Amino acid sequence: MSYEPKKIPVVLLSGFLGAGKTTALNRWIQAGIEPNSLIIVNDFGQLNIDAELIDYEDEQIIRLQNGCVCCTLGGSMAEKMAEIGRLSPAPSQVYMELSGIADSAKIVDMIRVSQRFVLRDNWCFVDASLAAQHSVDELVNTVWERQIQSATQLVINRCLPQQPLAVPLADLVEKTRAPVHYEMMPTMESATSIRPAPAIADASSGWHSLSVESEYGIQERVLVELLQSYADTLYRAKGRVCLDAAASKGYVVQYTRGQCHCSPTFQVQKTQLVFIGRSLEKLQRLQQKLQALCKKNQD
Ligand SMILES: Nc1nc2c(ncn2[C@@H]2O[C@H](COP(=O)(O)OP(=O)(O)OP(=O)(O)O)[C@@H](O)[C@H]2O)c(=O)[nH]1
Repeated sequence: MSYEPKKIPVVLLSGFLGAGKTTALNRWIQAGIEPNSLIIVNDFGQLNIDAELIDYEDEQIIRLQNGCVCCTLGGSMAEKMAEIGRLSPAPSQVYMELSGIADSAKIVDMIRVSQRFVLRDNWCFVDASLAAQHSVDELVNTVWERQIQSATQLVINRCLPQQPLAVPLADLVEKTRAPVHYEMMPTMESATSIRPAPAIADASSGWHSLSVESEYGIQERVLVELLQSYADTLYRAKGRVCLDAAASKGYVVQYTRGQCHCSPTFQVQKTQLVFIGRSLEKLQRLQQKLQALCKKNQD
């Protein structure tokens, strides 16, 4: 009689850039997840900032870098899944946070046909405040829609009281068979800086991601101003900025389309920033400016 190992349940966290995947995962971890769970974090770019921002025991997190777009499927993601399938003892559960521009529908399909894994849920997070912008941006819209359509649990956050959802999102919600969970925007949002995000220029080009690493940092106000000045190409920026290495003092920065949040931290040894946008040329200029500012603070 052949022995068939029990399938490993997989919980996916999907949704567009900055939609709230890492925040939710951290909340679940704090509330308590199954012992012997394995966490896979598939971030975009050369630095895996998300893995750094997840509060879980190190040896149980697998970091996949360059997790941009769908390279995740052919390359490192499929290989990692095969490796995880051979682990003994097998993890009790796998939590997989996908990159914000991953085609989650393809990953759902991959798990559904797998002999070793079973999809427990695909939680898709949606920032309602950006729905109108995402739906008119051709490059974003295809990814964003497919992410929502493949959800088995849909979380719509940053909803405004007494304000209906943007029509394209309301249409997707009407068609979904997934349970929908709404989370209101807190009345006093403590963003460091909020500006209406201009339309993304250079709509013809694809996604590009660049990063900056330095022993030195940049003052919060200067960084926020600089990121806001690239709002016509920048979708997302995040990372940690070191202001005082000896005291591990600095701040975490989170930028999503016009909104920038900075919060102090005491666990930062060096500056690591990653950003994703549309125009490679503009992103390279941003990268050079950031590097120059870090260098200036070193002198
Ligand atoms: N108001 C509000 N803000 C949120 C919510 N979820 C996340 N945020 C904020 O949105 C920003 C991005 O959140 P993340 O959890 O890092 O988003 P993400 O989907 O993991 O981002 P990527 O991995 O870069 O795609 C942070 O500043 C969070 O504090 C939410 O439910 N409500």
